[in-house]
Amino acid sequence: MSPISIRSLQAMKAGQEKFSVLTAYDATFAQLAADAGVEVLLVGDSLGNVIQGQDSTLPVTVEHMVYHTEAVARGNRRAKRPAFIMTDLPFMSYGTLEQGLESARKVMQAGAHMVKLEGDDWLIPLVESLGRQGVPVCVHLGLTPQSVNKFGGYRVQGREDDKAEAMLAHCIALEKAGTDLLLLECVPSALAARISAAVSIPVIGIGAGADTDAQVLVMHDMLGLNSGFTPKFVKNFLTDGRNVQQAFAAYVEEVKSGQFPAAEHGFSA
Ligand SMILES: Nc1nc(=O)c2c([nH]1)NC[C@@H]1CN(c3ccc(C(=O)N[C@@H](CCC(=O)O)C(=O)O)cc3)CN21
Ligand SMILES: CC(C)C(=O)C(=O)O
Ligand SMILES: [Mg+2]
Repeated sequence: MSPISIRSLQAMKAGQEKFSVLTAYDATFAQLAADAGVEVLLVGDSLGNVIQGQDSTLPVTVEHMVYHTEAVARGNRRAKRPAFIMTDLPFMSYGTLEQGLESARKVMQAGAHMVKLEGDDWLIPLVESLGRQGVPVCVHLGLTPQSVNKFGGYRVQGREDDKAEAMLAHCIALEKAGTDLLLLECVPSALAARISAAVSIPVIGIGAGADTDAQVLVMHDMLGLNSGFTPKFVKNFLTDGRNVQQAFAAYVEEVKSGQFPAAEHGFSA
């Protein structure tokens, strides 16, 4: 089978077929997830939390992202049907156009197929510039963990009417600027549904309800490996006597069928 491309993901949205995204940080799990049918492997800066033991994603550097992207790309290459690899640009590595282009160059040369940036319409010049250089971009809105200190904690975003309207307008402007994918984290399910219907690019959700075009989870969380606090949007798939491969396959199947996420995994306005 040919590897998943940005065009396959767009075709899935057009055909109303849900796709699944899972974080991966190493070669072994990357290959397993791709072989279970996960379409997109996200080399997330959540590696700060789950790999490094940090309290936030802020200490993660471009060099860390390069190291893990290289490992994921090697494992993905061995998969029967390679997935699409998306890598987070970490905290303060894309504040200027020049910095953003240089950080993107490093992770793309490490094996990413796409970069993900946290922000909103302020990212438009960088999205346009990356597009001209041939770099697909996902913009992550809503609860953007790199802004935890500005938010004063990990809180649902877009609950107030004016904030919801602004998020929708930013998403439409980002699509117009050439953004290839959107990711909404911890936003009310009804707002995520409105945004997904308003744009023609695929929208990935986490804590954003069932009506986005795709779902993402942190791998450790969906294997029940989180220490202590579990966010509301997490579901453990390593249950019912499943092994890790079967847990990945169950996640893919439940996203595809719409069984995951259930109402209890989402937030109301
Ligand atoms: N293991 C792991 N899983 C993640 O999903 C994740 C990370 N790490 N690290 C980076 C960020 C941080 N994330 C978080 C962290 C906490 C909440 C949280 O406290 N959520 C509350 C909602 C609070 C509210 O109602 O406003 C919850 O109950 O889920 C959400 C996302 C998501 N990302
Ligand atoms: C939680 C997802 C969306 C992410 O950005 C990450 O894993 O870093
Ligand atoms: Mg991230």
